[in-house]
Amino acid sequence: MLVTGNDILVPARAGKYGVGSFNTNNMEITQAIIHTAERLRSPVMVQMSEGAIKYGGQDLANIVIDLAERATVPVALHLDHGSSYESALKAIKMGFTSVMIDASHHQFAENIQETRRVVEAAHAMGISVEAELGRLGGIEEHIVVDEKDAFLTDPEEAVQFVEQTGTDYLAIAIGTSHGAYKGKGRPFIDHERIEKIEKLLSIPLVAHGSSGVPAEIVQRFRDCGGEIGDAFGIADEDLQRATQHGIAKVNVDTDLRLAMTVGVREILKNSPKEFDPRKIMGPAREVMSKIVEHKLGVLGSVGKA
Ligand SMILES: O=C(COP(=O)(O)O)N(O)CCCCO
Ligand code: NA
Ligand SMILES: [Zn+2]
Repeated sequence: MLVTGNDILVPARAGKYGVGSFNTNNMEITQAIIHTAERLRSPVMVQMSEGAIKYGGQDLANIVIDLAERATVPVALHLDHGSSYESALKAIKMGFTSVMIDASHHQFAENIQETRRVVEAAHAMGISVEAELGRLGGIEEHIVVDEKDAFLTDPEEAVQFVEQTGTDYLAIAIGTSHGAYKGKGRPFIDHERIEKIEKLLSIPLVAHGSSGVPAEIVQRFRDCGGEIGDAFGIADEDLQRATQHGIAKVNVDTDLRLAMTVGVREILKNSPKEFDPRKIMGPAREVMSKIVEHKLGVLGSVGKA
């Protein structure tokens, strides 16, 4: 069933498990996410970035909404990294049941102002809101945040921010970053910081940049002609530990991008005569489903629906 973000994340925080929030850009990715969650009796969130909305529009949103409505587990449709009040409201009009307003690149006061506007409007329509305080490293789709500007979330500031905005859940910067290159080896996750924030805030916390970038997928990507450098993601045990300390929503995009591409590349490489779209996208859907299954296992959400 299609529900709001709060319907999924409040129980997750209380139950000390994480809920995967997976980015989608087409039907097969959406199916891999929702069908796997159903099979494993897991709540799940499907998210679309502004780039995905530009790419697939209401057509793609309707695929997600229809699968979510018919799903036998709770599913929310979430706007990822909404960059403005207008963008958040447009998403709600499209049928989204959770929206992020990412004003984390602004000064503290502006972030509060922008976030509060969205919270008031979204709450008036019964929609949940995610906001962000602190900056991840890596490339946030519309912002390049280089190392020196990336700063981790201050626990005391987070308390003020939540009190003054009313946001339902909060994305915190705790060492993760977007993309396939999260560190020179295992990225440093500031568990002390997470545990400080956990004690001060009772709302669900959000970890962005939570792809694991599994070595096996990276190797398969290279073996079928993909070019990728020294790719590292967040370690399963770091993610698992974070879900025991307040992290309830866990954003994953890169792993599904890599998985879909591996599926397609392997077919095109090994079956050069193949040009049936179902034979090309079907195996890619399988590779993605396995990635979703692994992630739900790490997050502890299996059987929670
Ligand atoms: O936090 C994430 C996902 O991060 P990751 O790149 O680790 O999958 N997102 O918000 C997805 C969009 C960012 C570009 O990938
Ligand atoms: Na988000
Ligand atoms: Zn993100």
